[in-house]
Amino acid sequence: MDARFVGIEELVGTPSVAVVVDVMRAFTVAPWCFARGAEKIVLAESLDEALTLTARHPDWVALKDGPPAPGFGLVNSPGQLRSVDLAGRTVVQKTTAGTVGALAVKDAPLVLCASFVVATATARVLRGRDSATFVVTGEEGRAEEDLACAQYIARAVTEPGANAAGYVRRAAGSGAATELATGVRAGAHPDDVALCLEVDRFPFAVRASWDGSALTLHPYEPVSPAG
Ligand SMILES: O=C(O)[C@H](CS(=O)(=O)O)OP(=O)(O)O
Ligand SMILES: [Mg+2]
Repeated sequence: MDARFVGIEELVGTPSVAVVVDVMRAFTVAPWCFARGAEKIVLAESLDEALTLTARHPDWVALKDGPPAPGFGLVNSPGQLRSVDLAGRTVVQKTTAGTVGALAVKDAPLVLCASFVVATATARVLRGRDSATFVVTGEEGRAEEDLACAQYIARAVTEPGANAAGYVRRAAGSGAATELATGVRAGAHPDDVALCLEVDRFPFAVRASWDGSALTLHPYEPVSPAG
C-alpha cells in the first residue's frame, strides 16, 4: 500500500482513502464514546455549531476539548469518559485538531478516524487498498504521537502482528503526552496518556461518513481476515 503522511494544511485534492489520526485525544475519545454506548458522533465545524445542534436536539450531548464549558456535557478525555453512560446517545464532538482533520477530508469516499486504540481494526479495513493518505492532525503534521500511530497502522496493513512497542514509545515521549501528564492541557484526567497509548483496546474501526447534513462517526467492523 502506498502510504502518504500529511498535515491538515498540506492536503491537496480529495484522497480516495483518508485515515485521520489523532491519538491525543479526539480519536481515542471517539471509540471510548462508542464503548460507553454512544450511537453516533456528529462532528461540528465550530463550538457554536455544536451548541446549535444540541439546542435543536436536546437529547444530544456536546463534547469539546479544553476545560468544561456551559452547554458542553463532556470533555475530550478518555479518562473522564470511561465512567460515563452514553447508551443510545448522539455525541457532538468539536476539538482543536482531530475533528478539524476529519472535516478537511469529508468528501473522500472512505474516511477512517484512528488512534492506537483502534489500530489493528483500522489496518484491517485498509488491507487490499492501493493507497491511503494519513492525516497527521497535531502540530501542523509533525505531532510525534500521531505520526508514530499513522506509521504503525500503515505497517500493520502489510505486516499483520507488527510490533507496536517502538511506535508507542515515540508517542509516550511526545510533546502532547508531556502536556497531558503535566496539566498543561485542560480537561485532562491522570489516566489520559496511558489510555491513549493502549494498542487495540477496541476491536472496531471508526468510519466517518456524510449523513446528508453532517460528518458522522460510527463503529466500523473490518471485513478482511483477522490479523
Ligand atoms: O484535547 C486535546 O488533547 C487536543 C487539544 S489541543 O490540540 O492541545 O488544543 O485536541 P485534539 O483535537 O484532540 O488533538
Ligand atoms: Mg491531538
